Amino acid sequence: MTIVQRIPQSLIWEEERLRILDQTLLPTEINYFYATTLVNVRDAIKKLQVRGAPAIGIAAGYGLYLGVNEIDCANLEDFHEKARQLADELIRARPTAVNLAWAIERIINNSKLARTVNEAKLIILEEAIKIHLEDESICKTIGENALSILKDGQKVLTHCNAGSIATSRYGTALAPLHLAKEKGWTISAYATETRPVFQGARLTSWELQQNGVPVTLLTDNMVGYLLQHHGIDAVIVGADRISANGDTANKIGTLQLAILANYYQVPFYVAAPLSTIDLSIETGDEIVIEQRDSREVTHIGEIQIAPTDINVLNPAFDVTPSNLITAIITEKGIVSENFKETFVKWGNEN
Ligand SMILES: CSC[C@@H](O)[C@@H](O)C(=O)COP(=O)(O)O
Repeated sequence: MTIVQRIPQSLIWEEERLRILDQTLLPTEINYFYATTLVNVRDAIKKLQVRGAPAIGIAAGYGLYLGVNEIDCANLEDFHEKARQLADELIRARPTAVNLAWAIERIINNSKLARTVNEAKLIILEEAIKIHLEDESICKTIGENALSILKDGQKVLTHCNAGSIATSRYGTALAPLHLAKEKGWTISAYATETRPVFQGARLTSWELQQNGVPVTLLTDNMVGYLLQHHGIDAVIVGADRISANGDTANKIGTLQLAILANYYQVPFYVAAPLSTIDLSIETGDEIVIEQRDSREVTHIGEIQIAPTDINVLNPAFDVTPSNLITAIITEKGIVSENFKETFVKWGNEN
């Protein structure tokens, strides 16, 4: 059985509604719900029911269609103005992952080619479906490229969940692990639990286990010990936004992994599609970091683990400077220096 059967898809477009796998309930419940409006999709993105940079871009595309489909006007200019407002509402749902804005802008730009409102609505849906379908082959290629620098029998550390359920399929950082399994290789994964909302414990360890990839779970503060004692061959993480110079925003805690990997001379790889590269910003200093509700830190589910009214810091992402990154693995290839030059070249080839 391949990955196609083993891991449920996180997003399924069914005619006029989006079926979403509720990632907040995993791994104990595999539960889908239907989003039939833009607000349903926006809220699902905010609540992390759908999460992971490529997946929120895909979901937002369908969300935009659900929103514009309700616009009742025949004038194309008025339609575009209203569509823009809806697009901005979706983009505001989560500010750090650029795939959201990237998908929305791509769809909006294409809709400008329409001659009628109905045609514009159709283009918006078609482009959303195209982005969804393209993502699967992009992720597969990222996985193949990543696998070309790994070997059978190696041990890989990952953080958060940059897997199949965070994308159309395969994932980015987890794609080589899934593909290694299909090839009959044994690459063992180590997954950090990823506080505060446990994407590693709840999602990555579950997703890899579903596909029969050997996986060991550890808490975030065990990474130093792991790298010191367990002969880890590589660290692979995903990304939410990569600036022109290669600085990479990813799930909070990625930076400390990169610093530790650097100290222990373990290669530190970022796996991401070109849609995660934001050439409009030069460095990671310009990346807006989403700050989330303090309850994610003070509570685990319904259980309060900290004093009432305690001051809390809850940035959802941090930025790893490119000098700590051994290479960035994309669908176009692998780059380890002169990031901007290569990103621009790849962008022009697309
Ligand atoms: C292929 S997913 C890449 C990133 O989006 C992932 O590593 C990550 O940081 C996800 O954060 P999340 O807050 O769970 O959406």
